[in-house]
Amino acid sequence: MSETWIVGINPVEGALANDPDRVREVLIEQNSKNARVNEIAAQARKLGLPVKPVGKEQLEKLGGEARHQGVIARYETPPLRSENDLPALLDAAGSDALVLVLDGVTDPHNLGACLRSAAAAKVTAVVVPKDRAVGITPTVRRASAGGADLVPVIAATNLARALRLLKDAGVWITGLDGDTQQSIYDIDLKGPIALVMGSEGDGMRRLTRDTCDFVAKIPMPGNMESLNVSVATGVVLFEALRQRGGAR
Ligand SMILES: C[S@@+](CC[C@H](N)C(=O)[O-])C[C@H]1O[C@@H](n2cnc3c(N)ncnc32)[C@H](O)[C@@H]1O
Repeated sequence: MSETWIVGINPVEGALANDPDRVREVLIEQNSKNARVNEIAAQARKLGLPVKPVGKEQLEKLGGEARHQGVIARYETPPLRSENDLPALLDAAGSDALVLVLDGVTDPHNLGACLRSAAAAKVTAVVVPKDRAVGITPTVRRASAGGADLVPVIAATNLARALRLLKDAGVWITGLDGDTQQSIYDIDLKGPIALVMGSEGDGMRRLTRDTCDFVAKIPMPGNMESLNVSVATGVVLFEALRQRGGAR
């Protein structure tokens, strides 16, 4: 069992709302006048969780680089899933399967923002390579605004193998790359699909790209080289939802 600190008002609120069974205790700033911090404390007590008032310095020390805003929670992190967990998730989703693959997103704010969009789009799973990804750090969790607790995250030991597993399960794979001819708006994104995003610096790796059934761009009329990966993720996920009729 490993534990982490969830830091700040929105992330702690999200954990209490979405995953209260994993919250072990809530620490709040002594004599806090912040109404939301006090609401969180009341909610935690209602759930039967220990609530400890502590000094600001302790919150700063435990919260690390993330801004604590007067509240942090000790949280038992869910076990990391592996590619072996994919078949069951795909079975449950059937033809609605919508998988997001992030081929090595290294910035925790970007990963958090991708998870936030993925949760909003109710994806089946997010697949990240175990060795190249950031991991679900407190900063990622905070940037995800609770999304990290809502989507199954698969840490694949071998991303190419995970992609082959998706293919064998009948999932069509589209890689996203700004430097290609085909537009994402001309690709059929209905049925079981996976959308693959590249890393901030180098984009998709060669092997990943070669495994894709399609490679498509989000057309950009402006003179920019690329979109931020989390922005591109949001655009393409919600284009998929639009094509699929929105509500799944
Ligand atoms: C910041 S971009 C990477 C840019 C990088 N220089 C490259 O060579 O691809 C990160 C990822 O966001 C996605 N992305 C960004 N802009 C895009 C666009 N216009 N069309 C499709 N995907 C895009 C791609 O998946 C890309 O790999």
